[in-house]
Amino acid sequence: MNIRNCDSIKVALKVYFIMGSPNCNDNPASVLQAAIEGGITLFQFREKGTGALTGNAKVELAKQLQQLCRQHQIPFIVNDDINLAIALNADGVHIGQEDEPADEVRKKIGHDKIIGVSVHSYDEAMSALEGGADYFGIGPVFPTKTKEDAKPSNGTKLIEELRDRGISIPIVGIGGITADNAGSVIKAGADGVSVITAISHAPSVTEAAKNLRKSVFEG
Ligand SMILES: Cc1ncc(COP(=O)(O)OP(=O)(O)O)c(N)n1
Ligand SMILES: Cc1ncsc1CCOP(=O)(O)O
Ligand SMILES: [Mg+2]
Repeated sequence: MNIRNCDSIKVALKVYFIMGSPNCNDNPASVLQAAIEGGITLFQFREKGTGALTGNAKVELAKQLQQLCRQHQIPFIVNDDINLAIALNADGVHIGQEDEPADEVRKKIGHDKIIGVSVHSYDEAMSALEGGADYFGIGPVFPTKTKEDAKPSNGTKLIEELRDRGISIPIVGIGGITADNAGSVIKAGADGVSVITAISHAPSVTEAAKNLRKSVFEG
């Protein structure tokens, strides 16, 4: 299967779980295992924020989580750290406007890997498309406490605008998304939702992932 196939990416984006050790109240591998049991469809390793691991400890955690993903055929995406993604032969990377430009990243990681790009405007979306993005991450859709330097939340406006203007690239919403509001993100035109807190801090990680799945698939 070509992992960069547009339809495959749209399916993978449905329930996109993002986390690193600072987001977990329990051991990250246990959290990821529970989320997989709940039916997540894609995973992003985002080792960022207060207390984030660095160096060898970060690499070892990434390898452990990648192994879990492999066992369950969940694609494994690395946030920001292109060299780590290359070293681990990850399925792809996610980059933002402050990270390396998509066309540079594409030269480094090759043509068989997924590149997700965060976009906040139509112009950023056009540049990301030209740079070879495979999907857009759009948000914060709702207020979030997880990313300190996040832009103000902007609802689903940009998702709707891009769809109205005929942009068909896979899109995932991010920021403050829960099972209660996920349906509105899909209705706006997103293919899926990406979440940190709604899964990683839930009393039952497995139930949270299941509930999110239900909202995405059933509205
Ligand atoms: C799916 C998805 N969408 C957006 C982001 C945010 O990326 P970025 O703007 O680079 O911010 P950081 O996550 O690096 O702090 C994301 N990680 N994933
Ligand atoms: C990484 C990121 N980018 C935009 S909002 C956000 C944080 C999303 O986390 P949460 O799902 O806990 O609001
Ligand atoms: Mg980034």
